[in-house]
Amino acid sequence: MQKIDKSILSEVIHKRPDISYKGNYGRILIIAGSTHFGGAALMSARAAVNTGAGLVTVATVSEKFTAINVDIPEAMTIDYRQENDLRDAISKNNVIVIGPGLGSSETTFHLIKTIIKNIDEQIIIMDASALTVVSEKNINLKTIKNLILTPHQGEWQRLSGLKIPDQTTKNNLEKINSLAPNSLLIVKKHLSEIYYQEKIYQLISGNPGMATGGMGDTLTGIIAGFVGQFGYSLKSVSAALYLHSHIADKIYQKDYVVLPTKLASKIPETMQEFACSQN
Ligand SMILES: NC(=O)C1=CN([C@@H]2O[C@H](COP(=O)(O)OP(=O)(O)OC[C@H]3O[C@@H](n4cnc5c(N)ncnc54)[C@H](O)[C@@H]3O)[C@@H](O)[C@H]2O)[C@@H](O)CC1
Ligand SMILES: Nc1ncnc2c1ncn2[C@@H]1O[C@H](COP(=O)(O)OP(=O)(O)O)[C@@H](O)[C@H]1O
Ligand SMILES: [Mg+2]
Repeated sequence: MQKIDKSILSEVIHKRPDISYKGNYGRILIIAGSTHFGGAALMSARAAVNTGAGLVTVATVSEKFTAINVDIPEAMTIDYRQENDLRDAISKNNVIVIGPGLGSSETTFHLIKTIIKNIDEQIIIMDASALTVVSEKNINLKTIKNLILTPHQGEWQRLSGLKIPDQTTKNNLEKINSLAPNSLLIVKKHLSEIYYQEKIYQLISGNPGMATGGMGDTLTGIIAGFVGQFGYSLKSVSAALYLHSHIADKIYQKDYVVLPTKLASKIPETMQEFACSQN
């Protein structure tokens, strides 16, 4: 099992070329949030914007538009219950996050089916409620070409059928190869693991200050920003996961709890530090 260390950040994060514009840095659609979980959509979107994603659209319930526009004016909004707007957004974006704060409802089931039916080469990041509904409804993930799954151990238990003590690297690899071969799986926990084809990488950073609501929602936005700018690969996703816990470890030196909003606010300066260290 290979360990992910700091060197991954300068390997993946590039200095931006002078001749470039927002269209070069990823178009991200975040399908997230519901009446009771508005914060999840906000935290995912804030992280994607701060990671440098060129254009970010949040598909959510319309009563959350004002909160999003005030807190993240960089992001656009659509209502995921408007079928035509959603299909249009799916075709225009190259990275799609689905799940944070959606709740496990028939609406979430419908949203997943709409995505599976309408995507082509888009990178799909499935998290939280989307994973719960995939497990409940036994949805086939094999047709998604570029898939990233980000369950915590409880969500992975539902998806894989493996109880937490049985989530060994061997069992996890076998399960992901039968559920969605070629997808990239992150099992989130203390010292998270990434599975991709036959490879297994492990994070050696992170801390219990991260055990707070919204920390995983923030990770989805960071991963989206990374794959949108640096491509779909094990390296890009490893770098995103490392950046998340690297910033968290710095905050934890002084703060008892690592607030997801504070973590997100430190993304641009931390990325610039590693982009500049290339020369
Ligand atoms: N501010 C917000 O809007 C927030 C919304 N959230 C949303 O709330 C919904 C439910 O997500 P939850 O994850 O809370 O609930 P879930 O019910 O999906 O998962 C929690 C269950 O998994 C178990 N578990 C085992 N190992 C775990 C691990 N390593 N980490 C976490 N749980 C573990 C827990 O004991 C519990 O039974 C999701 O849509 C999520 O995105 C949360 O992200 C919290 C913040
Ligand atoms: N004790 C811990 N040590 C290291 N990382 C942790 C710890 N607790 C939580 N995390 C990290 O925080 C994130 C929590 O994700 P998740 O449970 O999906 O949060 P939420 O759904 O509330 O946003 C994961 O990246 C996980 O690895
Ligand atoms: Mg989560």
